[in-house]
Amino acid sequence: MRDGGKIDAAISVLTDVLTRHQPVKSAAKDWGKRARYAGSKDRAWVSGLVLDALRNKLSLAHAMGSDEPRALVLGALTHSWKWDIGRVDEAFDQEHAPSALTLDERERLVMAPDPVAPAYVRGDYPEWMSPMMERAFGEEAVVEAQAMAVRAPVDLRINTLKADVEKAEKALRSVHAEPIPLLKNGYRIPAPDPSVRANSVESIPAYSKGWVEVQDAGSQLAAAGANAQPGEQVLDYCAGGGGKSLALASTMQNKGQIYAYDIEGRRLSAMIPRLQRNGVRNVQLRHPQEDVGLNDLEHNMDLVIIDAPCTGVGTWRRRPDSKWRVSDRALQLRRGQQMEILHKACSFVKPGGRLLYITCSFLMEENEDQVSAFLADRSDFSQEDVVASAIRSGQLTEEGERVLEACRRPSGSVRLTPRTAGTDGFFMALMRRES
Ligand SMILES: C[S@@+](CC[C@H](N)C(=O)[O-])C[C@H]1O[C@@H](n2cnc3c(N)ncnc32)[C@H](O)[C@@H]1O
Repeated sequence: MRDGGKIDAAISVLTDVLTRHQPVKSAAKDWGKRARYAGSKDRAWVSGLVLDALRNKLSLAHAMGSDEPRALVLGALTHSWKWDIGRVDEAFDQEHAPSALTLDERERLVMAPDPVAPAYVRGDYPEWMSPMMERAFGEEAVVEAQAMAVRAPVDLRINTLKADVEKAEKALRSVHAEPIPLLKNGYRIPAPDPSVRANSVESIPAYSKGWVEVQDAGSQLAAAGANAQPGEQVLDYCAGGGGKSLALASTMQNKGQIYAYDIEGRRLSAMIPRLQRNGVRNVQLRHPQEDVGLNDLEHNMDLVIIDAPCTGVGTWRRRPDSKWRVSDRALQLRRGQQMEILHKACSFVKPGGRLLYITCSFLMEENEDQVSAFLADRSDFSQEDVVASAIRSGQLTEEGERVLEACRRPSGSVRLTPRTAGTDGFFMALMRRES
């Protein structure tokens, strides 16, 4: 496809995302079914442009004087993709392209960003979240949010059950992966440019052989915070697709037992091929529909991990469409679930055992507030320094230790953000049950 047709397609996909509240993935898939002539490269190009328009939706709308999909796509081409007007004109002249640029569009495309636009516009976050952004980040709300409005790299974790750094490093050259400065077993493929065809990591042998797993560095650091030891009894209470279970199995060297539980059994089923590919032998799935339940684990676990359901605002770099769907209602619903889960899951921790609470959110309402409220109810638990625990795991580089220290919150928990750690937004708090 030529650029003009792809730009027209991006406007149509973005219209579906904004008017029908469809995720980009499904709107792009629907378009792909209609446009059988589009190849995989065209589809990546179109989705990439839509995602970039959504990352900066408010600042682009402000610059263009319109929040129509056409204006946002035009703004993304010039502001994010750095196209000059000549290139836009050339594309708009082609068959199947949108109608030619208006005089007003032409003028707006070359205007500098407005430095006195409201903070939520400069930071591209929903206006209703302004008080929470200010509470979390104070005067740094705009710069923190701006770092969440850029494309994310693809982070990889070397699965030490099957490969070491040297072996994986060679196998990852074809995807131009580089070490993540924070983690001894982390590799990173720079953020893909949607206008350039790149090999997907899933297509390389090292992935199908289970030498590497795709996992954001923040998620890897959260798993390190658990400092799970070989031989321990661990409950992954919100195991979902198994990202944390897989990481823990690797550090536990397949020794001991991980019980992976999730309220949605079908999510656990998706973990089975991943466990096989990774050569993991110490994870036992506990489906919620099965009679056995979790009763036998009561007061027996060395470690319980709660990777809690949350608003997912920490993943805005990867899923910018979700940024505009999150609502106060959803936040309150998640808060209720988090508190219920904390109270249920803590009963599995044995005296002297650990409870690790994780979210992929930077909101204090889902993080510090929840931990404080839980500790106020449960005097048999006390908070520990999760940075020290992560350092003891031996998985961090010196740079990783330094960054985690800098991200430590006053209570001993950690908040990671794209700006402070170069990861997705994550929160982790470690608690211990009295002996
Ligand atoms: C953030 S995701 C987990 C991601 C997963 N740990 C990983 O690393 O890939 C949160 C999970 O919590 C599960 N969940 C929600 N409510 C729950 C509950 N009451 N009890 C157990 N799991 C729950 C969801 O089904 C979802 O899979």
